[in-house]
Amino acid sequence: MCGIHAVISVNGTASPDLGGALKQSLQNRGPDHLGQACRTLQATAAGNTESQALHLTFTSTVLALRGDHIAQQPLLGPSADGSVLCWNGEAWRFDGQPVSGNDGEALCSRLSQPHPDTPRQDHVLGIFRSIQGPFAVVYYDDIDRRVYYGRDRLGRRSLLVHRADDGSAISFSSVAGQPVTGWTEVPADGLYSLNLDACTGTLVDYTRLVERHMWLDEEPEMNMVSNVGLFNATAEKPDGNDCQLQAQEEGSIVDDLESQLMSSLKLRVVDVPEPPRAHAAADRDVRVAILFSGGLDCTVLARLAHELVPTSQGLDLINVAFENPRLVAQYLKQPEEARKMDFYETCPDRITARKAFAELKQSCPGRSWRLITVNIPFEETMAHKPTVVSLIHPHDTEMDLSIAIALYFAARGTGHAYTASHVWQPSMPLTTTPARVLLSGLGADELFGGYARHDIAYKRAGYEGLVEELRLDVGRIGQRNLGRDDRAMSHWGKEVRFPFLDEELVRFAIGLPVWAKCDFGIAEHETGIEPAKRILRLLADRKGLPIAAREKKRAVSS
Ligand SMILES: NC(=O)CC[C@H](N)C(=O)O
Repeated sequence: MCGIHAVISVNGTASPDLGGALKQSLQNRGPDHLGQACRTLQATAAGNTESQALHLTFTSTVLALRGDHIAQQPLLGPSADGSVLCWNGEAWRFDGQPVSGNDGEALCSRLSQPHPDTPRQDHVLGIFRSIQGPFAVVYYDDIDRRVYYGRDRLGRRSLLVHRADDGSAISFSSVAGQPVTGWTEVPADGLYSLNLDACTGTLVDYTRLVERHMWLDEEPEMNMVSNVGLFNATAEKPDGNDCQLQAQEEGSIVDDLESQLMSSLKLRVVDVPEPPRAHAAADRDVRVAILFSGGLDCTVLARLAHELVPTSQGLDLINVAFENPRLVAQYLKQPEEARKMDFYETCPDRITARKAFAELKQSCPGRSWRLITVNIPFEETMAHKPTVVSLIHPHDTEMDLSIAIALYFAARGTGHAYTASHVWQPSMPLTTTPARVLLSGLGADELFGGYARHDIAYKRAGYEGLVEELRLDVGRIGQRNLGRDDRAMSHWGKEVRFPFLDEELVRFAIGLPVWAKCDFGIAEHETGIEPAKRILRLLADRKGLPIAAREKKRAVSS
């Protein structure tokens, strides 16, 4: 992940010191390069004779993951144009067409292309709207003297904003800097822009200066969800509630899901470059790792990634378990023969992860898989807590912290590596995954109906209830705290990618009738596969993962 930072200041120097701690945080996110660009301009509001000097400073750190070189940032427009682009993102497609080479450079060159028939602002907005993929961006458009900033429509990358109390400066940053408090998250509900010519006097009246540009350039239709696609709200099953889909029809929906997931994964796992300073210590070529609870979603991702990643590369599966003093006390009360392994091996996710690891190894021979078991003693959690607290700011609840701590240690990727055997062994040496791309199965539960409350909604109000519950869930993905998760994980110079949140895949999933995804009306399916996320389970079954396909979901709700 990259780190981006920008300051617009009315009285600051052109190049304020970033501060050691913030600079370090940004460099943790983007270890491959750090660059800065400054601009000073005279802002003159219409009808106003007085002008105001504005100092703009842009900083980017780069985690280079696209193309065959490190695309240094901030990216600059052609020489006559003083535009500056700070890009923390992966533009997978422009207007539906895959992007080859470095996406940041491709974006920058699009922004600076001539466009004689389109007003400047429409040109810029059109380009940002055409991007499919996660991003946080700050773009200074020198032609129109505007600063654009925002996050993609699903909010997959972090961007915070801070306004100085005296109106002297506005700052943007991937992570909170100095001062440590007072930052707010930029909402992912559109792209924002600031007309610098209106910024005379102070920046106190910031809300008046900012414009929000919607992701869609027309009024959204009623069933539009997350500005991505139309939700299929059909609640009447053509053949009646108790009728199972015809095997042939079901088979072709599973085919479609497979091809959608494969195209999403192809963008995310193929052509991941080797780290620029090739890990001298790394004894194996691993560029992609999977955040691995052993559940259905991440196991399917691992299985399909195997079909795309060259077999010369390994794939790491990262599973985290925490020492919980209360549970450890209970564990120690058990008779000795019940305590053959260590405490971490009793955690439910560890048990499923080992099972799924064994199944993957069997179904994908020829791949070098590693299960990395990450065990975190209580003192270690406590020692890292202040770092995680500051990374997740402005999120600050206990719930935020416990989720973020798990993601933080998973992303660090340091644990015991199991290759040949999936059975626990004592005193294994520690290793760290060299992979800089991490895959997460997030989104599958919302898209395909994996939570217990989806079943409850069906029992309460049939397909109509289920439709409403799923529609709400998908609509909330964009507010699902992905910014917080990004801040916690990127700390280790890693980038998390969400194959289930690919715009095309989301559009496909929400376009299916609910019974094609999770038919709670058919409790007994002929395959013995349960209703929650049935379509994904059927895919797992087809791919040689019968155990993962039938694994029961543990989480009660979200
Ligand atoms: N990780 C990032 O956000 C870097 C930006 C860009 N995709 C690159 O690889 O250069």
